[in-house]
Amino acid sequence: MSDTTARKIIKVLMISLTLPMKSVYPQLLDGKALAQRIQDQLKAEVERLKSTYGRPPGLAVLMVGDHPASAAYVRNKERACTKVGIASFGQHFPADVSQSEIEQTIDRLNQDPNVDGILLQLPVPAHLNAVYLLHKIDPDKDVDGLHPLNLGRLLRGERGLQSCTPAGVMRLLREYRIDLKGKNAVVVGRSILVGKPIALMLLEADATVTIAHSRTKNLAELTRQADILIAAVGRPNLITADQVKPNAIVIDVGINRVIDAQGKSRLVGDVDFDAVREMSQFITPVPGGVGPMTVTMLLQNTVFSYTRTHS
Ligand SMILES: NC(=O)C1=CN([C@@H]2O[C@H](COP(=O)(O)OP(=O)(O)OC[C@H]3O[C@@H](n4cnc5c(N)ncnc54)[C@H](OP(=O)(O)O)[C@@H]3O)[C@@H](O)[C@H]2O)C=CC1
Ligand SMILES: Nc1nc(=O)c2c([nH]1)NC[C@@H]1CN(c3ccc(C(=O)N[C@@H](CCC(=O)O)C(=O)O)cc3)C=[N+]21
Repeated sequence: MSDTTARKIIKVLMISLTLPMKSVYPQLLDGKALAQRIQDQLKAEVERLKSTYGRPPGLAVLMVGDHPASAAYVRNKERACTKVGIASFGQHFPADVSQSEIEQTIDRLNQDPNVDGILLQLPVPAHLNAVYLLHKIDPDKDVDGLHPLNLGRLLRGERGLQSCTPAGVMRLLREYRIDLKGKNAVVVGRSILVGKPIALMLLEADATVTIAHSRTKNLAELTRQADILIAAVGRPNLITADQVKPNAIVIDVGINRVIDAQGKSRLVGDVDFDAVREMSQFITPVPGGVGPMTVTMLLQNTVFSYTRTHS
């Protein structure tokens, strides 16, 4: 072999070695791709159920007011329902709707045999009592997992309908075979919708869990200890690279709409993505990470609730 041929071979080998390293490390946890695969499976399952039992699973999403981000989320859910074959019974109320009108709607949907899942989009306007409305939803149709009975089951480690975002995060971690046993997990955010149920699920998976919130002192000191860091706050760039342990697994739940330097509206998470991705082992992008998994878990819960009533 001539000297130049040998040099060429070495060059090609070097390029092929560096390319995959750059593109694979750090790895993106691709929620969008996994969501598509699960939705394809659900579609086949829904077709089978429909031909066996004569009706498709049904989901009712209740939205109050005109919050633009919520409206986009509701549209995404309806699109996904159509794709998978789930019937939508969505209802959109004006911002000044009365508590009793929503309660009556929930009562009617609880009784409706074509409806398997009911979700009340949060937050609701201040004049409504969200907690009471969530209590009114039949626990067997509570596909958002927010009824006290379902949250209680989660606390006890029992099977039941589980909150979609936390369930989606756990499914994503499982897909990438991320070992949680004995790992330090730090959850930033303690809402009933995201922070608390994620912390409980990580605990159930044998992680050592810390929950941080707006009153936490020395947040950076805590987050730097995290092998698994979950950001669920709703503040762009809350988590910067100096707050992250090298090689950590970073899950960005935050969804924030910001105006970029070009004056364009853009969706970002709570993590300074470009800087943090350089030093983490795995990271979820926004968009394309946790969001599509949330929608998919909602569809999965609706199908689960349907199959329970037919078994
Ligand atoms: N990707 C998805 O599928 C979903 C995304 N989201 C997004 O996730 C984010 C969180 O949602 P949600 O839990 O409903 O929001 P909430 O507003 O209910 O909760 C936010 C939490 O963040 C804490 N917090 C606020 N500021 C700080 C701070 N500076 N440092 C540490 N903690 C802080 C609050 O603390 P305290 O309790 O002390 O006030 C609270 O516990 C939002 O961006 C939301 O849009 C929500 C659902 C699904
Ligand atoms: N009872 C209740 N349950 C919820 O689960 C709930 C809620 N209320 N209120 C609002 C938040 C927010 N949320 C999102 C879910 C998916 C996307 C999503 O699909 N995002 C896409 C992009 C969407 C886009 O581009 O518009 C993504 O991240 O890739 C976004 C936001 C659920 N929430």
